[in-house]
Amino acid sequence: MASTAASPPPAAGDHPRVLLRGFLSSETCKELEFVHRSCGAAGYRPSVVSTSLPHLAATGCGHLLLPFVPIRERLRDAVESFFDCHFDLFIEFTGLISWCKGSSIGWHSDDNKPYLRQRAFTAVCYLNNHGEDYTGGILQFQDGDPSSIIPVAGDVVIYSADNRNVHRVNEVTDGERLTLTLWFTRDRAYDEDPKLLTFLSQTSLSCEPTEQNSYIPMPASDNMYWFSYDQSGFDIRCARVHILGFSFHSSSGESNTSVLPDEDDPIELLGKQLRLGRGDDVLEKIFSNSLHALQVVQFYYWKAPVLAARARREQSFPGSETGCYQIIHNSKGTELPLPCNDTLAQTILGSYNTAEVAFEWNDFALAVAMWESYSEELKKQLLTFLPYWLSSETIFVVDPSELQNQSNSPMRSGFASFFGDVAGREL
Ligand SMILES: O=C(O)CCC(=O)C(=O)O
Ligand SMILES: [Fe+2]
Repeated sequence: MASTAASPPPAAGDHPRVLLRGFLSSETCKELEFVHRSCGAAGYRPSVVSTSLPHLAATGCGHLLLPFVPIRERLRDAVESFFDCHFDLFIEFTGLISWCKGSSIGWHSDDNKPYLRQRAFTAVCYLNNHGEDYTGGILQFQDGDPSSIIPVAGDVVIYSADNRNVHRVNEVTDGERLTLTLWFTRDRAYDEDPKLLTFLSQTSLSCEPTEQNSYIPMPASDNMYWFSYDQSGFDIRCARVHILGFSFHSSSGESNTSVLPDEDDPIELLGKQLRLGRGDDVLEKIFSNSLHALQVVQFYYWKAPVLAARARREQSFPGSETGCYQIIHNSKGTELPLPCNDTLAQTILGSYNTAEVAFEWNDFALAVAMWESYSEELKKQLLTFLPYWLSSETIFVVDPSELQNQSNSPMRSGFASFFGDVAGREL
């Protein structure tokens, strides 16, 4: 496999590891942050939220895998080059992880359990900044250099997963520490790509990319969004919209007489159509479910600086009515009665700094439309690349010159062999 341009010398010494500074651009970090804050579910450790690629594919967000594809490839090249691998590596796991207040991990190596023995190398990319976005959360190695790593957005540390790199992460004392973590294996049986391709084919091929429902997220089971902390907890979807000042409202009824469907479990309403409110206002737009609304909210905050600059330039949206949606005023009565420990949510997730963003419904309505074109474009790309991925059973950056050469298109053979072998469908 090709080496990266400025590859470090092959790893020598007893503790093979390296810190690569500025590996990811700040825009890439922000896009991954958007994906994670929209799609993350309760993680594999206490006080951790995670977004694995299979989770994205299984919840109708397969198109959100696309930002990961070039990064995975560059990281694998960097690891192969640094560790001077004379064999191809497979990616065993790719996931976004937020280490929230109270999270930590004691001394360990990453292959230290019988079911983790396949792990050969680790790459941890830092997506936000120690000191600015959180406190605590320093990575420390027991022996060798560098001995401790203070996370800086865009940096990546790579190390062998065995006991030459025993390490720990000290407790996050405030804020949310965001990483993109990958594990690499030499054993093809643990390659995550075939599993991902199965999910992607099952969830992504059914409709045209321009149909909205082809990119609307589908929530996983409710318990996957429950973040427990000591004796209490909150629903991650509710918490993420609440700490940004939004509320979920019923999609029916615009008066303040609060007539809500008689549900046994109000959390179930998060899987149904709803509206977004803020203060005394509710946006007319109906979202398919809470994840759909949450994704648009996160998109707005990702793009807010651009939107604000554009609004200042154009000054074209005066008044309180948005270009495409009406605001329903004084509609507090339809707010969904969802159990969410807001104080706890604020403590755990609330230090996300949006102070510089002055909220504007007009910008928000524009973000709804921009999110639709962003999702539609990614979905189109996914449908273009998927046949190539299926025919090689790996997820890779497809060379644009390949795409133009229609006669070489693996479209038919890719789908045919995949569906023949895995999905058991006939073309
Ligand atoms: O996030 C880090 O800095 C390291 C995480 C870690 O040690 C692990 O996930 O095994
Ligand atoms: Fe680790």
